[in-house]
Amino acid sequence: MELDKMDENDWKYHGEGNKSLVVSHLQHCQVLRLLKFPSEDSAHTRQTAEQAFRHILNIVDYSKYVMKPLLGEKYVHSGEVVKLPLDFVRQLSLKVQQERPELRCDKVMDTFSGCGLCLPNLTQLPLHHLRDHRPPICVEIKPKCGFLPFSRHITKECKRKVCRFCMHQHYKLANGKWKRLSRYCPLDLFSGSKQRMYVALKNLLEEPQNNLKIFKGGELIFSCKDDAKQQPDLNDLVQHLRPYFPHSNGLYNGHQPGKAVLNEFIQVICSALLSGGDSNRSGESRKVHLSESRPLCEASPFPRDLLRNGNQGLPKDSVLAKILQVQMLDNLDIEGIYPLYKRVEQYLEEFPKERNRLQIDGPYNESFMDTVKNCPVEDDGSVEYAVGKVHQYRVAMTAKDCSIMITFAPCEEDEEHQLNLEKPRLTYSISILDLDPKPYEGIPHQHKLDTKIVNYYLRSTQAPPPSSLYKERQECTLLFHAV
Ligand SMILES: O=P(O)(O)O[C@@H]1[C@@H](OP(=O)(O)O)[C@H](OP(=O)(O)O)[C@H](O)[C@H](OP(=O)(O)O)[C@H]1OP(=O)(O)O
Ligand SMILES: Nc1ncnc2c1ncn2[C@@H]1O[C@H](COP(=O)(O)OP(=O)(O)OP(=O)(O)O)[C@@H](O)[C@H]1O
Repeated sequence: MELDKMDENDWKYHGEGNKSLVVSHLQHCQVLRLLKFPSEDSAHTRQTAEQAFRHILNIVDYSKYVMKPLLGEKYVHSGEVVKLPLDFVRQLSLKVQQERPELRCDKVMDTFSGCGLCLPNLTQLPLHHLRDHRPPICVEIKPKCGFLPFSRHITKECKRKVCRFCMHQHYKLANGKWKRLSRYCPLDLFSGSKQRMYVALKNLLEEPQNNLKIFKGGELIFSCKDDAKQQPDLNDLVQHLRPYFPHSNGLYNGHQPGKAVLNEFIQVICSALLSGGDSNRSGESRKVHLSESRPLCEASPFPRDLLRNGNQGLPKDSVLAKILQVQMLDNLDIEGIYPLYKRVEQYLEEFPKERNRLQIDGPYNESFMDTVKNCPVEDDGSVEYAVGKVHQYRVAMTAKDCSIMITFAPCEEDEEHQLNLEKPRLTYSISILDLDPKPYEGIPHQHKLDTKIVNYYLRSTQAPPPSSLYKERQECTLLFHAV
């Protein structure tokens, strides 16, 4: 990329999340990730160019020295920090504004620092794979937390039975983030059971929210609609996918042929998610089992009578196993972490200069990683133990909020990395993205949010019969429809 010749006309809007906006290059397989900040922030509270540069460098270092060693070299692309001409960034910001979904416009793109992150465009496959006229399909899944907490610090029994995602759905519906409950349950996706994974992926297709996006040739073709009342069009998706699964068009005796296409599509995603496991001498893939956490969420729609085989485990090197193992570094739960956070805070009040030595805000280097890996198991009352657990918790939080991108395209027989499917022959690549550090200061918010989610879930699912509920309902109305 020639930084002095940057032209906004070479780039187009690609997507965004809560913290960053992404543009993709029209010709090259590259994206630029630019930070966003709340639009109401006044000029003097914004980061200086130097702070913004440091911030993005921290993101790259965290990905490179912390998340990559934990998740695996092959899945993580850390990218590089780039200094962009301010004029280019301003023009780009104007250009993409009309493409942005309304629900993300509470934040504005950073047009002041001139710093960005350059990454490979993971919705595409490197050109040498493209010997076919059909462009690559990319499935982006934000799987969220795949286990039930097992910490002895948990005070609400329901947290041991119902997963955070399923509980959070009720809270999100109540405060208007989504219009319909998602039936997706992360524990089904992370189960390693093909049946349960199938159901999880089917439920994602029916209600994608911000957990599923599909791209074709780098263009978004399926996601939640900006108008959350509208459901995404599965028939439209089937039309896009049909050329990739030609033999399924004749299945089901011509009845519901779309169902056969979606069925095959889901199986391809499942195979990719389970791929990458190595083999032991008996030729069987080694599996990761979740011995400590109960493998089933009581709110999952998966039929209980089909659960005979229990938890089958994930192949050791699969992308799901890698993410789950990092998520499970959170073994104390926010209820166990919050008192340790307060211990650190108290210590820093007394010894503010220790903040650097304890690497509270980075740098995210090998020494930070050592603290994460070598944190003592037992609490000896020290600030070192508290910091180690807080670091581990933050790393786990990143893994609970990351996304998986599976990009596949039809291929010739001799190509590497083929999916182990009889038909069709697909070449694929899997990556993990959005591996930013979660701020230390966010812990009190996490603690409050946890309490709100659990309390709201208990109130909405264990409510007494309607006759005795009149007063409480009025309170709910006042709470969620403020005038
Ligand atoms: O707290 P959660 O579980 O709601 O996760 C937040 C996500 O909401 P979700 O539930 O996935 O819709 C949220 O996603 P959306 O903005 O809702 O798409 C962000 O990913 C947020 O991370 P950050 O603060 O931008 O670093 C996420 O916050 P963190 O908790 O990861 O900090
Ligand atoms: N390297 C990449 N290649 C292709 N698309 C990407 C890449 N990185 C990000 N994207 C797209 O941009 C979107 C926003 O990026 P990202 O998830 O990193 O934003 P974020 O603001 O950090 O998210 P969050 O809401 O989780 O904080 C992603 O959902 C994905 O569709």
